[in-house]
Amino acid sequence: MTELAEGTVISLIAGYYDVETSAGLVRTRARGVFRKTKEKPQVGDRVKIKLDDQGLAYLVEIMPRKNRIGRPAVANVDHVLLVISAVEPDFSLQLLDRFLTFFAWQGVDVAIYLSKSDLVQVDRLAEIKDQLAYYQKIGYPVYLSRDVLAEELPGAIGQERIWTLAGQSGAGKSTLLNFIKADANQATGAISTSLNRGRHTTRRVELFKLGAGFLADTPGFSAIDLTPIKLNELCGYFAEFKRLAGGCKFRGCQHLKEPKCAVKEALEAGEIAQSRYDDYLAMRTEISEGRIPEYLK
Ligand SMILES: Nc1nc2c(ncn2[C@@H]2O[C@H](COP(=O)(O)OP(=O)(O)OP(=O)(O)O)[C@@H](O)[C@H]2O)c(=O)[nH]1
Ligand SMILES: [Zn+2]
Repeated sequence: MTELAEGTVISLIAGYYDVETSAGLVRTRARGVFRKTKEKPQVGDRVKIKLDDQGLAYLVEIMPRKNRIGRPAVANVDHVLLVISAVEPDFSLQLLDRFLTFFAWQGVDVAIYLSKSDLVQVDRLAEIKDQLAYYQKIGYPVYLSRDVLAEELPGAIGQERIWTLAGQSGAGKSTLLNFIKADANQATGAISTSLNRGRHTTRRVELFKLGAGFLADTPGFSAIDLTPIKLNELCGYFAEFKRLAGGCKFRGCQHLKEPKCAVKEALEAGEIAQSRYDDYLAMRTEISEGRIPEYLK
């Protein structure tokens, strides 16, 4: 066998692994070695493939994974596009903070998209926009328009980077994907036709090419479990707390009742949103009690 290429697994179909390489899309089978090691290639995996004498392609090696998120899982996620709805389900800062904390813990960057803004009253929308402006200020890109998002997203996805959608069920992930896909399909038209892909009836994870990288469809994120996070590390996942923590008197300050705490000072000065601080405290309780609160189940 001769070495052929490296690539990214973009979908799994009936025992075949479709691998996107610089030379195009290759349909491969995993070689027996994986059966022995019980290691299964997953969507998002960077892999090596080889071609045998008959021209059949085999997936022979999986490169180390950066992470695995969602269910079904996507490997090597670089960035999450978090879809949060203005209504149906109701906009919730608590939920937003949970998602952001979870992904910060996973080491994945997040951009936020507000869906269903067309379904709320102007004053409610203004209120939500105001709240989202805070998140923009602390470093999360916020998209309020899907047109702007569809235009900017391809340019934001770096070489072979993997973005994935996330958000509550019903938030509008598939709707957004289909909207963006309509554009993306122009770039990937040749490949789509060669594989004869239509609408999928089964729900599974698949990457599609967007910009210089990939966007993954909707892995489920039902109840986010924050309990594996170390209690004293939680504050490090709140971007604005982390930035201020250097100004706290004590190293390892948890921003609770410690004297000369820069985070509490910023909270009192109104620079940190009270809702963020309250959510931080609620998550601390959740982690120390080791269970997801009843109302979130
Ligand atoms: N008016 C309006 N309706 C929307 C918008 N986004 C999504 N919807 C509707 O909301 C419903 C749920 O949207 P989906 O895209 O299926 O939501 P999802 O996040 O993919 O949900 P799951 O597949 O359960 O995870 C559908 O009926 C969509 O038509 C929006 O921006 N405006
Ligand atoms: Zn502090």
